[in-house]
Amino acid sequence: MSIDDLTDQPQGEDESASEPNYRAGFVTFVGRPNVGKSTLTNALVGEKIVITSDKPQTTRRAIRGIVHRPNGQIIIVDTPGIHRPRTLLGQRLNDIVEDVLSDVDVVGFCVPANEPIGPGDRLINEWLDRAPQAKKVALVTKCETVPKPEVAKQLMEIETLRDWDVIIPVSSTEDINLEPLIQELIALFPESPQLYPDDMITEETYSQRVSELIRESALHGVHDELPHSIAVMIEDMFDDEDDDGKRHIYANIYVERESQKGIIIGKNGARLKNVRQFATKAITAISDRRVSLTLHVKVAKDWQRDAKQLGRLGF
Ligand SMILES: Nc1nc2c(ncn2[C@@H]2O[C@H](COP(=O)(O)OP(=O)(O)OP(=O)(O)O)[C@@H](O)[C@H]2O)c(=O)[nH]1
Repeated sequence: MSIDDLTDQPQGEDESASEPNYRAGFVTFVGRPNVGKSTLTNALVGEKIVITSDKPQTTRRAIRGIVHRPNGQIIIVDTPGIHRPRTLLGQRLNDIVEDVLSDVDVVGFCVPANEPIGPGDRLINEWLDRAPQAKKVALVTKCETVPKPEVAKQLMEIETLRDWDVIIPVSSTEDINLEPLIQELIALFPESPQLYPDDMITEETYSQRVSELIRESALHGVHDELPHSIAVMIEDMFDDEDDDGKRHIYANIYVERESQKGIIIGKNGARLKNVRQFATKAITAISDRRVSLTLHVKVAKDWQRDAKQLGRLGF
């Protein structure tokens, strides 16, 4: 959806829309996998709209989170980490990043405070040249993890990479500089009418959020290549009026090989049971009713390398 499409959406009744100097725009956070982009998106929006994980490259879609303030609105487009593609999925993820970059008002380049700036960061910094229209903000994430002098050193190091509009240290988990970041971003946006209604915090559908929460649960405790092999599809979902309106959700967890199936299911199904419990809790938190979740694990052989299967799984 382009910015033009969005202005056709119903405008919120909120008075903020008519505030003088109201600004709105699109920002994307880029950075190596695992630097905290998704966590930052959730922290700024104030609700979990993007799953997070300590496994690198778990973000697969461009998801919009929306931050509302009286003086403006920030639409966050979350991107997968930029990396050198090894599979068709990897290539598609990079294509998503490129699309997003060419279409935003601000790019936030994220580097964690607790890791040195390396070749991966420099590669991504070069990618920012593909967004000549965008203002560039550098963020030192996870800034609470190291002493202040080290944060300062990292800030100076980043400064040498390019001419930034803003450089700011933040911590999503300790709520450091999040509101100042929001205000800096709004200040960089063009004057604009409100783009989304007040009560909207994401464009993701309920069913997309549910399948991501299941994927997040399935990612807990798996290692190596397996995280990238997991995909989730909702097969059926209905509210049972005979059971107090309880929502029944049937989903398939796809892996690429028979051997991975066993890992997900665990001994006597113990692991899958945990995945189900964890996901049920997370889904209940975003639902207006009780939820019953049924999971099946299936093999979609080498789906990451197969265009037809990628399409079927929604990539
Ligand atoms: N200590 C600390 N940890 C953080 C902070 N922000 C994120 N993390 C952790 O860093 C890990 C990666 O966070 P994500 O938000 O998933 O990282 P990402 O950059 O979106 O990763 P990809 O989806 O792989 O691109 C998770 O374990 C987070 O809990 C922070 O401010 N402080």
